[in-house]
Amino acid sequence: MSDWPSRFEAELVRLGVQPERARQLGAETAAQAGEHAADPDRFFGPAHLYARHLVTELQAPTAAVPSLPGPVLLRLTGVSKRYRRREVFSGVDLTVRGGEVAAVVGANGCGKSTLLRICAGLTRPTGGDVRRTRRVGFVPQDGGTAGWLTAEEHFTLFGAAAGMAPRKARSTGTHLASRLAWRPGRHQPVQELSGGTRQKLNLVLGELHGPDLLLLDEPYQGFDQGSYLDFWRQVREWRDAGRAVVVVTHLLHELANVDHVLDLGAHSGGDR
Ligand SMILES: Nc1ncnc2c1ncn2[C@@H]1O[C@H](COP(=O)(O)OP(=O)(O)OP(=O)(O)O)[C@@H](O)[C@H]1O
Repeated sequence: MSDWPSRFEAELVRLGVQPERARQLGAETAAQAGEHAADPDRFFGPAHLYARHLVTELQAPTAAVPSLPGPVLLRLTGVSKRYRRREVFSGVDLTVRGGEVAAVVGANGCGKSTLLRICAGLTRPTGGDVRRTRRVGFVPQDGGTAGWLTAEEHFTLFGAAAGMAPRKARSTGTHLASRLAWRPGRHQPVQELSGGTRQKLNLVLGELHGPDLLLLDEPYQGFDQGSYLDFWRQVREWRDAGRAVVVVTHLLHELANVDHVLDLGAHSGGDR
């Protein structure tokens, strides 16, 4: 058994993090590596370097948030969802403006993906009211990609659906991919990509048409440490550019980087 977690926590404490908070971060980090069945050393890199990175991230100023509130791009009022007789959640309120990031958290089965689909207009709520901007980008947990097509063909196809010319769609897709440190191979079908790289494709496809509101369902699954950091840097850039982001996440240490936290567990009975 690796002593990565104890070295990680010890370094956090040495850097001034309260022991209890260090233990909490250690547990979250171990859970994240466990979800990917990965050795933390390989997944996060050396314990002391990851601890230093995390402390820098947690101390990063959030002053880049615009001082004037942006327009409301998503508003949920009293939203509820029932599947047959089973109520998944009820009484959910959420307002997200341009320049804000909201995180949706809660236990497995409390309805996070369902809520995100409601935000995207793909699932009808049982009750309540949903208002959203017209330009929405949705990145589901299991992306809707076609294994036999290349990434470029996806850019063209998804771009066409959004009214983009093929060349513009390809150049935009390639540019967005480079921001996630990914250079799509021209002839490689998507089924040959790794899980993490397929997830990068899903992110790029969600952003291709320049949406004002991005809805992301645990979009970093399978990302390595560098890609994961690139992702959160990207979220901050979207926010600073005045976009609104709603992200489903299990990673509680990222909540310092968001403007709203919606704990869906408080509105739901969970899986029973
Ligand atoms: N189409 C459907 N028909 C019936 N029940 C559904 C449907 N979709 C989801 N559910 C149920 O609704 C509940 C919430 O599911 P959902 O996937 O939204 O939860 P979640 O919080 O995203 O879970 P996880 O954290 O495991 O991803 C679950 O009990 C699920 O079985």
